[in-house]
Amino acid sequence: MRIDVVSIFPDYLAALDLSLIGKAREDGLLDVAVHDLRDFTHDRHRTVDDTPYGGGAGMVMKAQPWSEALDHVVAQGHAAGLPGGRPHLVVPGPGGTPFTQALARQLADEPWLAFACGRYEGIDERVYEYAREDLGLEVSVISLGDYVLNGGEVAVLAMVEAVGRLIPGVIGNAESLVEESHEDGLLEYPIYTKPQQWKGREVPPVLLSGNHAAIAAWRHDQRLARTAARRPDLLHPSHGDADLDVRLAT
Ligand SMILES: Oc1ccccc1-c1ccno1
Repeated sequence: MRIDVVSIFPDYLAALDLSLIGKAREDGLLDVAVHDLRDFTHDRHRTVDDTPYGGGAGMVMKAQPWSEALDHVVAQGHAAGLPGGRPHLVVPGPGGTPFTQALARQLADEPWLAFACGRYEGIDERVYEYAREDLGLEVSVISLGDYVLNGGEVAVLAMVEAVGRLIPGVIGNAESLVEESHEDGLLEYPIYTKPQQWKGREVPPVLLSGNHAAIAAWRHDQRLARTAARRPDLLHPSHGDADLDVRLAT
């Protein structure tokens, strides 16, 4: 997968050089390019914003730098021989489609994503029109949640990690992806490691029993109870009897 990110704070995305995503880049599983929006300005102050038409507080990101940055992203992709030659443009924003594990899985199936990190009050609406109509890009505004950030960079870091880890080979043990929270609609079960007793607290005996069927049943019950306690909205009849003592859940 190829990922392009355009931002006025490219150093914010330095975290994509680290940990699992950094290793995936070294292994050739991910190709990430970060672009500084200011490199596509032509004035001495490298201006990327201006006042909003119609008045109102704050500043709006100008269309021209964005259009030239997107042109550059697409041209570089063509040069790199990316399949289809067009990225799916993802613009993080508080008014977007909620980002979920299901959406992360959809995005992980795509060959090329481009992320536009908005700042200030946002990006001139004509940039979205230009991307769709002139560049022929699919454009999606996606929200991390119902809260407001100062810009899209934090959201992109979260989205790239959530999507990148789903790419085959990025997570060494693919089995660990199976019973994670939200992967099948339930929250994860409680986990323990050595020592067996810690500050007078014991590991649940079933986990020491070696009875794999009993352990699996206990873990499923714990997932149901936790989901019922913390996220009843996620429960579905297919999940089985969630009418458990939610005191099981912590
Ligand atoms: O609040 C924002 C401002 C800029 C870019 C993204 C966001 C946001 C908020 C929630 N998800 O994305």
